[in-house]
Amino acid sequence: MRRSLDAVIDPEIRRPITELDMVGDVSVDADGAAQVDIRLTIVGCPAARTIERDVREAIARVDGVTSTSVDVGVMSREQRAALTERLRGPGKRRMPFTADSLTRVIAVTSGKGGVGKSTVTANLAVSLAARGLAVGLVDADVHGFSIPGLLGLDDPERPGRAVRPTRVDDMILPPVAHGVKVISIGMFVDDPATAVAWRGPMLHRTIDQFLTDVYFGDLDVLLLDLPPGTGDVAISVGQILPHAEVIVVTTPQAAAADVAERSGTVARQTGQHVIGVVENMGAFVAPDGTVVEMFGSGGGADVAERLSRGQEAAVPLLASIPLSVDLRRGGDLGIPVVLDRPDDPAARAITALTDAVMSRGRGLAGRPLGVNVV
Ligand SMILES: Nc1ncnc2c1ncn2[C@@H]1O[C@H](COP(=O)(O)OP(=O)(O)OP(=O)(O)O)[C@@H](O)[C@H]1O
Repeated sequence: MRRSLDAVIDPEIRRPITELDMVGDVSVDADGAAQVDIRLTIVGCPAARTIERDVREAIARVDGVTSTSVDVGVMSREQRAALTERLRGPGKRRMPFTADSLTRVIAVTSGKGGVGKSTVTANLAVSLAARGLAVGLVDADVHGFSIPGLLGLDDPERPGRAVRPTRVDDMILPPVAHGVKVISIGMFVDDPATAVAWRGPMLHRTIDQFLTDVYFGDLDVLLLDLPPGTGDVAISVGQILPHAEVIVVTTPQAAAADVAERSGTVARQTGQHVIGVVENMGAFVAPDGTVVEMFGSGGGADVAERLSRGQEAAVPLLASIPLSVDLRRGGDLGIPVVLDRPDDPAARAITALTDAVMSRGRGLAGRPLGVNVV
């Protein structure tokens, strides 16, 4: 009967509860009455109700069981410590996304604010997750932290504020939205204006903590939504994750090209590898067939061309995403357009971006090759 609980997954940690030592005594009497003891990580664990329901359903499916009683308790401090150690690996806390980890790290940057970087990142994340990849998303945009809203992670009890993540001792469990594990500065500050005033060292510590103390588990891809420009966060991310790949988002406007190019150049100076440019807010076709180039044209190709200069391999324009009411609306509703309206031209462009990102595989820049020279 215990084996039947292998199918019950902790919705936050995303592992079977049997692997997490959450299952205590399990018994069934001669009349088929089953009794299961469950130990949750913390009191008031938000996943409690889901776990209890899934346990009942799993036990009810076992042959011969006529009724189920579930006793829900909480782990002892020692049990919790053992769990966090097991999840993170033995030894002291460390940043798991090192150059030799199997996770692809992709930072999304832009020159100017408001070009749709967060919208592109959120849609790319859910699109990658929809392909079956394990995806994490770190919202490091201190000035905007719009990712929770874009993915529907608003706290129902605090309108306009992001949900708070569960903490198990010093381990933080990222909330999951549309299959993506998400962490954002917006989940930790009460007043959205607070973080904007943080100085460099504080921001550096926060990014470092996100990458070390947040339990993402094994990820295929970790996306980072950086603040626009070349400020402290971009430099900290460059120092902490010098092997990251970088996508530069820009608009078609020629005037935006200089600053967009600079953010790509700064990323490169820290050793990161610019894998391509995304042009957002491109021309759209009005209902009468007129093509409207609200922000001009050519900016994406221009930035790609500039970033290619002096490089061995050209930096490609990965996608051109048109202006789209559905894309904007999906962001406002917290349901990314790639899931809600996959046929929208902007959603199709993001699907093409997803293909391009996946087909590039992982760059070797900054990685140990594991080759021994004798
Ligand atoms: N292709 C698009 N069509 C229509 N609206 C868009 C498009 N891309 C983004 N937007 C809208 O533009 C606004 C800014 O987008 P977003 O917050 O993603 O930009 P950003 O570059 O991350 O900004 P910042 O870095 O300053 O926080 C949002 O209201 C978003 O819905």
